[in-house]
Amino acid sequence: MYGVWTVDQVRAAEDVALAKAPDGALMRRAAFAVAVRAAAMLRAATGGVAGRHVVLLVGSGNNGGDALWAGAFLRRRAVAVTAVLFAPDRTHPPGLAALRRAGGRVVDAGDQVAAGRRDLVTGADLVVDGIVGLSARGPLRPAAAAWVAAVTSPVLAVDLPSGVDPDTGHAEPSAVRADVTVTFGAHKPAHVLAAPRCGLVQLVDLGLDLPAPDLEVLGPADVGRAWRLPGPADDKFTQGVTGVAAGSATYPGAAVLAVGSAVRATSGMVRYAGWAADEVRSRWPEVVATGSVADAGRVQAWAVGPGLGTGQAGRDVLAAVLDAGVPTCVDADGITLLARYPDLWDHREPDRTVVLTPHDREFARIAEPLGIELGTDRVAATRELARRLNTVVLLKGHATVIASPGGRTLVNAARSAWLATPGSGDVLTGLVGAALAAGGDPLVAAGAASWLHVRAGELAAGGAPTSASAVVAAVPGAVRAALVSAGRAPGETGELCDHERRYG
Ligand SMILES: NC(=O)C1=CN([C@@H]2O[C@H](COP(=O)(O)OP(=O)(O)OC[C@H]3O[C@@H](n4cnc5c(N)ncnc54)[C@H](OP(=O)(O)O)[C@@H]3O)[C@@H](O)[C@H]2O)[C@@H](O)CC1
Ligand SMILES: [K+]
Repeated sequence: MYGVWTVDQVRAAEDVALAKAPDGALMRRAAFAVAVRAAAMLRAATGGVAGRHVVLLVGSGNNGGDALWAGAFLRRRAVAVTAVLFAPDRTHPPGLAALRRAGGRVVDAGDQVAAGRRDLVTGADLVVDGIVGLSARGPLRPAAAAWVAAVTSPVLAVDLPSGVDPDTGHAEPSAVRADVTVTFGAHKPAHVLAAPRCGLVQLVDLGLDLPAPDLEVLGPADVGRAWRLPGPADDKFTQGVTGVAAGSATYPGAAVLAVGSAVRATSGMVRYAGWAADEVRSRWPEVVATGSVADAGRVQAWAVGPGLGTGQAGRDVLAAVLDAGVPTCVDADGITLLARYPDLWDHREPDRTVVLTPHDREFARIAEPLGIELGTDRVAATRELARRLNTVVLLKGHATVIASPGGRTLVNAARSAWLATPGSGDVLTGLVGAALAAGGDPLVAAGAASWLHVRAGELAAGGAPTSASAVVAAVPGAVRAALVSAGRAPGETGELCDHERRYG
């Protein structure tokens, strides 16, 4: 698990650290780390460091100061450094002086454009983005955006990619897309909410004294610790029985997939209730499949909604599931039904765990009647819906945001887009249901299910297109990876991602 802190939290902690440290010490430590990473990127891209050409894009604040100091450090390794200044009159004076002393070249962005020479960046071996950091507001200004658009070489972002909102991760297309982001003191929301823009994120410790984090990111070991394993005294009924109420004559696949992921994620019993009982039985013979929730028998949690339909029949199923009084994951048509017929909430026992797993359109359907807009601040909207409905809300997306009614919030950043495939959401529903049936904190259960879903997607894809059925088949491998990380199963840990292989 690692924490993520807002700009306000980081600034408050930085102020304390700045007051204690000698003048400029924090910035030089930050910039030195940028220079070390830049040298590694140069070596990876070109086979060497000395004589290579680095262009610094430098804005008016301390982010630009970091870039300038990094350029000065790179000069010691005989790198040719050119700083392009976007606000020549307001450029960080000590950083600019340091680069000049070290023999760096300094140009004015406006003069270059006037002379038709924005292509300066195209000849670079590496571009360091020091346009804007924690003080970023709104999209990149047009002058900077035009330079960024001309970049063709690898990009190292200082603190965060310019143009990405630090707190919401919102990015317009013009924002920098970095290969590596070197950040300081703490991870900020942009690093997890806009992970694809950041590339590999390297955190440089500044010794900040930070409060409780605003967001948390589960790692494989957290998931491995949270996942319930059968003990010597367990049988098929004692590990948490998962019930799935999904699918219809039109959409039997939703049932087969949601049931399948619950089956593959646990060794306990899975029950199915619905119109696709025959299809479920023929694909998953280990499942007890019946036609109705009333006939299904006891379960410790229900997963309801995918492929259910939004008519009266689906409404009756959802009511029966909520009447059962066990923790419930409501997805897809189940969410639409709750939005359309709010009286369905009357079937829920007060405070009984409900986890909603909407995508954006489903979120809008259920949130807009409450006056909650899914704008650019996905965390705030998710938290507000969780609070208002007294549910856990898992908002799907490239960064999945999972909030509890009390405000504790997890983020799960997908590292690839392979899960954007039909039926993928149904697989997640089954995983959340299985995690809820096993007991434990519902927020962590939903977070663990989301992590396993992403991991299974990566395993299934292996760098090529995949399908929801393949993701189901990969679920045990994802569980194993988490258990290995937690030391609960034998195996190798510490798999390197592409960036770590490239930059060491
Ligand atoms: N404090 C510390 O201990 C340490 C801090 N450190 C570093 O300081 C950084 C924060 O620096 P900071 O606060 O000086 O501002 P920064 O982010 O550089 O912005 C500069 C100016 O850009 C402008 N601007 C705004 N939006 C824009 C946009 N969309 N597109 C273009 N321009 C935009 C706006 O100026 P304006 O033009 O509006 O006057 C703004 O004032 C932090 O990220 C880290 O790198 C490290 O050294 C470690 C120690
Ligand atoms: K930046």
